[in-house]
Order: sequence, then C-alpha cells, then structure tokens
Amino acid sequence: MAEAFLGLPTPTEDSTPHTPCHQLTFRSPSKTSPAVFIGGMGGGQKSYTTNPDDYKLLEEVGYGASATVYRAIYLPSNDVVAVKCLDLDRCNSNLDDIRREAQTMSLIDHPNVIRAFCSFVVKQNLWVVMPFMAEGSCLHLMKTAYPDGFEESAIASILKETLKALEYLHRHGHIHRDVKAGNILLDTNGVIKLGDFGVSACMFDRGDRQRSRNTFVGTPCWMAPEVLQPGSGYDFKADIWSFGITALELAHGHAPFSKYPPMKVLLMTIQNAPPGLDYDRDKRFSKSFKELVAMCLVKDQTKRPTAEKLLKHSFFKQAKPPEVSVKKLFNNLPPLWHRVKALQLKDAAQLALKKMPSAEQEAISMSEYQRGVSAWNFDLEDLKFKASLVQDDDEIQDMRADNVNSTSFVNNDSKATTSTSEIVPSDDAIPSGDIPESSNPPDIENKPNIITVEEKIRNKTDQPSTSDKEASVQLQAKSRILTGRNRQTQSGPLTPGAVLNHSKSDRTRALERSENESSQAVDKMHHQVRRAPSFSGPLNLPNRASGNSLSAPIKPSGGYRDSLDDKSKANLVQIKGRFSVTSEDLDLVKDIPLCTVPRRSPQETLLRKSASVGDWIFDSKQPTPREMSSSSSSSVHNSNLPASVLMPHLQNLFQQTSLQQDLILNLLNSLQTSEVPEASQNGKLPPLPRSSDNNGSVEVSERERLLLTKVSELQSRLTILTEELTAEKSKYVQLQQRVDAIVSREEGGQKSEA
Ligand SMILES: Nc1ncnc2c1ncn2[C@@H]1O[C@H](COP(=O)(O)OP(=O)(O)OP(=O)(O)O)[C@@H](O)[C@H]1O
Repeated sequence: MAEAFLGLPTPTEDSTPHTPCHQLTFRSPSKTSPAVFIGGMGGGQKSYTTNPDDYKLLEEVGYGASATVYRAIYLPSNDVVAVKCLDLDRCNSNLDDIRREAQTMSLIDHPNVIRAFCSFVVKQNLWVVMPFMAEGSCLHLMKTAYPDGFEESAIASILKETLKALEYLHRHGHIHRDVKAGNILLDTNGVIKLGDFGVSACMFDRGDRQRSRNTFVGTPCWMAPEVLQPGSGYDFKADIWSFGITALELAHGHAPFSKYPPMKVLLMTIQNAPPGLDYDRDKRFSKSFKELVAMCLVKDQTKRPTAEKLLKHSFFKQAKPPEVSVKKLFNNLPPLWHRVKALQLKDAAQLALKKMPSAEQEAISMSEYQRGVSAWNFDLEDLKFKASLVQDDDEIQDMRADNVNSTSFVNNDSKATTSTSEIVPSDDAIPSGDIPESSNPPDIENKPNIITVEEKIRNKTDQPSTSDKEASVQLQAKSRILTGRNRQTQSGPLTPGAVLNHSKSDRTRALERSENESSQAVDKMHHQVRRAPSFSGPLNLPNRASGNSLSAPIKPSGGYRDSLDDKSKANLVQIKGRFSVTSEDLDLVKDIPLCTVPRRSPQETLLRKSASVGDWIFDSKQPTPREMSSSSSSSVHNSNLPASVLMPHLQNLFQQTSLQQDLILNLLNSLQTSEVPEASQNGKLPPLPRSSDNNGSVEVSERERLLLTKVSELQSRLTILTEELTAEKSKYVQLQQRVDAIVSREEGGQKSEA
C-alpha cells in the first residue's frame, strides 16, 4: 500500500466516456476530448463510470469551504453514492497537481478513511464520487441533536475509529490536516470514516492557494500551535493536536475558543495554556478520557504521542463497537438532507443578524465558522496584526474566565498536571522561533504533504449551536434534483482559463441555483447563506474564497494586490505592501485628526490614509517636498518671469510646505503621541499593542518596525522641511521686496509715461 501512496504506475488513458471508472478524467462538456488525465482505483471494487450523465444528483447533504456534497444515484447500478462537487476555479493548482492528489485519494484503502470511487471534471467542477455516509458528519449530528456533545461511550468509539484512520494515513506518510468533527462521517449502521482527505485537502494546500486568497477568514480552532508559528515546520503530530481538539469538540459540542473571533483564537492557541477537559466542569467524563485529551494537546509536538501509541491508551480499551454506541445516536432523526436544510436556514438567520456593514468581515468569518467549514488560507502576519489590534476587554475577561474553568489539565510531558487558576503561559506557550522541529518518525519515509507555515496555514471553524431537530422535521421542502446532464449544458467547454475563471463559475452556479424548482423560500434563505461571504458579485456556492478574496470588500481587512478584483484595480491609486489605496479610499483622508490641517483636495495630498488600517503612504509619483521646494526656488531664482506669474507660485509653495509640515506633525501626534518619538529618538521600539493576558509575549511585528522606521524618516524629513521652510520664508520676503520694488518701479514708469 505504501507504494500506492508514493508513486503510481502510469495508468492507461481512457477516452471512452462510459468506461468503468478507473480513471480520473478531465472531460470537456462536448465530450470530444474526454481524457486529460487518469487516476486509479483499487481492484476488486465496484466500477463507476466517469460520465456525469450516469449520476443523478439528488439532495445536497453538505457543504464546506470548497465543495458541495450531494446524495446521488449511480444510474447504471442504482447505487446510492455521494458526489462531492469541488470548485476548481478556487484552485490555482495546475491540473497535474490535482491529478496526483486525486490518484492518491482514489488509492486509499482503509475502512475508516473515505476513498474516492472516481473523479472527473464537469465544467469547472471536479466531481468526486465516493461512498454515501447517510448520517453525515459528527458536526452536523451535534448541531442537529446533540448541541452539548455526545456521551463518552459514543465519543470513545468515534475517536477510536478516527485514530485508526490517522494511524493508517500517518503510516503512509500523509498528514490529514483537517481533522475535526465536520470531517468525521457516519453511516446509518454506525460505520465511521474520516473524510475530506485527498483532493480538496491536498490540492488547495499549495502556495498557489494562499497567493490567490490572502485574507484570513475562519478560525484556527483546530490548528496546532506549531502550524501557527512562522518558521517552524510541522509534521503529522499536527493531526494529533487536531485530534485532541476534536475530542473536546465531541465532548462539548463545539471546539475550544470557538466563541472568539478567529484572530483571538490564533493568539490564544499560541499564547495560552492548551485547552483541556476540566475536572470540575467535565465531571461526566472519565479520568482516562481527560488524560487522553491532555496527551494530545501538548504544545511541544515532539511530546505528543503517535496515533499508534494513542490507540493503546486505556481510554480505548472500554470503547464499544460503533454499531452499539454510535448507531443509536441517529434514532428518530429526520433524513440527513432535511437536517442540512434546517441548519442552512439557521445559518441564514444568524447571518442576517450580522449584516451590519461595519461587521462585514467578522460576519464572514463567523458565518463560515458556524457552518463548520475550514480552509488553509490566511495570511499569518495580517492575522497577527489584526489580532494585536483587538482590544476587547470584555472578551479578554471572558477568555480568562474560560481558561480558568477549562484549562485544568495541562500536560507538557505526557503527564497530567493541574493548571493554575490564572493564565500563565508556559514556556512552550510563548511564540518563539526556537521551537524545535520535530523529528520525523522512522516509519514515515515520504512526506509529500509536509509543508511550512509560510506556505499554508490551517484554518478551521466551528461553533456550537442548538438543536434543529424540530425545524428539520417540519421542513417539507421538496428535494432539488439536478442531473449531470442539466448541469453540463450550462457553461462552455472546459479550458484552463475556464477552470480558473472566477466570475464565469459564479455565473454558472447562479444559473444552477436558478434551476432549483422546489422549496423557493428555503432556497432563498439558503442562497443568502451562500452569498453571505461574498457581499458582492454573483451568487456564490459556499466557499471561503468568496468571502475573503476577489469579491470581498477590501476596506475592512486591507486588500492585497492579489486579492483585488478588476474593479478595485481600476480604481487603484497606490499599493504599498499590504496597504492599498483606491480612488474611493482617498476620501478617507478626512479621517485624519485634522485639528490643524486644512482640508485639501486628494490630488494635492502627498500622504494618504490607507483604507485598511489607517496607515499612511507616501505617493512617490508626486514630487517630494524637497523636490518641490528646490525646483520652486530654483525656478524663482533663475526666472525672468513677471511678478504676476511668480506670486501665485510662491504663495502655493509656501502654503504647501506649511500644510505638509502640519500634516506630518499631525501624523506624529496621532501615533502614540509620547511613546513613539521618544522611542525613535532613543533608537528603541515603541511598546507593542498587547492583549491583556499575554504577559508581554507578543512578537514585535515587521509591520511595527516598518512603522517606526517610517516615523523616523518623517521626523528627519520634518526637520529638513522646517529648515527649508525657514529658508523659503526669507527668500519669500526678499522676493516680495523685490517684487514690490519692481511693481512700484513699473507703476512709477507708467505714471511718468502718462
Ligand atoms: N461521503 C459523504 N457522505 C455524506 N455526507 C458527506 C460526505 N462527504 C462529505 N459530506 C458532508 O459534506 C460536508 C462537506 O464536505 P467536505 O468536508 O468534504 O467539504 P469541504 O469543502 O472539503 O469542507 P471543509 O474544507 O470545510 O472541511 C461534510 O461536513 C459532510 O457533512
């Protein structure tokens, strides 16, 4: 099996649309060039074709950051399958990468890991055909019927099966990177499989993806600290951390820190003691369960046990077969698709509450978060910077209380210890570039998926919710029926351009949505949920990208060049680093505390306020004050122009210089009035923004260094300007006298002529 992961024999290309599905085939809608590449499927399985017409898509049973999952009928055999429709236009990976990952996914062969029967492309979607897990994910189940989590016997079974899956993947050199309740799938007979491994996880987790979607959305609740640490590598032990978080999620109905905004979650994960089960609050859980969780949630990844070792933990000795402990959880529940609809309605309602314009970005994050979707896509520096700006004392107080209550089982040496009653970052809780790289286990010979944090950061989401069971039962919406044929007629041929064409895809999906002939009201709400992250542009399928990149408003988050859409680019005035200014944003200059600075037109303004975080940018296209003053004065000196021309020019120069001086002074005042100048004069860094509980452990960010440098530059420029201004003033006075003399001379001459 290891060979299967590490390298595949080249499969034979198949160009017949209806051949049994041993291939991953990229197919054009016209079917004239059906086979672009081929994947494989292990022998001894049922055959599935790569012809989309052979699949009748029924109800939607799930959706995530990048995909929508449908229950479907495979018409040739009447088998019920799940078809995951992955949105390829969210992915900048080339087709070879996708093929490689799809091949890997199709070769997975373990009873606890979802495998792909086959995959093929329909328009800009990759369809992945896989077993249908009729009870959906643990997350959906909790949201529907167990908002406070499952009982321990069910948790033990679920975790044990999940751990078997992880042990298998790790043994074959793979990191799942998305272990969470939303990816633990359940079948009616109690079978448990870990999903979302392979195509979506791998193909999107490349640097390209991050480049295409640079703004953070979502929450890093499941992410291991080392994944969040710049410069520190991580390995399969990151999955063990996520597994521990998942254990807490199953126990409480939500992941730890899930009530906090993503930015805070990131800081808390890095700085706080690890979360855990509390001896008092979690009395219903056994000591061995608490110990297991504590073993997984050790910040030093080298001290986390392997999946193999964890499987031998005493907690799993008591685990019953899932048919006994898990199957009963589904009693009396409505069908999965009704539950999913109900959850979507609820999401829509919650999102509607968050539609305050000022909270748009937070609404995006929280919406995704509540839906339990995740993506590995945010800019860590941006995130940290935003996190450092979070000054919500109330929430920080909550955080303290929460940690006091919940973090009582801290284990840094694989031994249980009781935490103190306040947040005291342990050594390994302090972000540091010194965190040791974990040594790779000898049994993993190949790690194609091991990545560095600069390339990709894991981002996972969840939020507790109450039961939707009643609402689900009441739902009488008819099922939407979309056939592969219908879908296929809705867009042009598949080309690389089409695959990456964002707006086209969106339009296509909007058309697909409009096909829905049933349950109009429900779907309207549904669409609102889907659309929510975008806030503009065409209707989007659920995905995080829509919320955080191309169509998202750039003002609240600060846009990157890559994430600016065409419209934004058209208005672009200036981009410097992460700060961008559009023509619309120029008006924001009015936000400067202009106590002493007269309002000027944007064209005259040299320093502009960024739309993103109120930073300032110097417009290099415009002449610097020095250039202006020198050119002005030289033109005055060398000119034989008449006074009537010179005068306005000099007055303008004088006014501009004064304004610039005022502007710079004003800027300095607005920057930590007393601290910054002092610090810069002393050559020290100014104090950093801190959350109240970090004990001074926030890293000095590159941005802050840049800011300080900029302040120093401004100060020296101010000094120069002041000198120049003085010189100009005296020149002005002299010139004024000369002009007066010339004028009086001319007047005298005119009088004498008269
Ligand atoms: N084989 C399946 N059978 C039934 N339901 C499924 C199946 N696969 C996925 N689902 C449902 O669809 C949801 C989304 O699927 P999946 O997690 O694979 O999508 P995704 O876009 O990769 O999500 P994310 O990246 O947010 O985890 C799952 O949480 C689950 O509820």
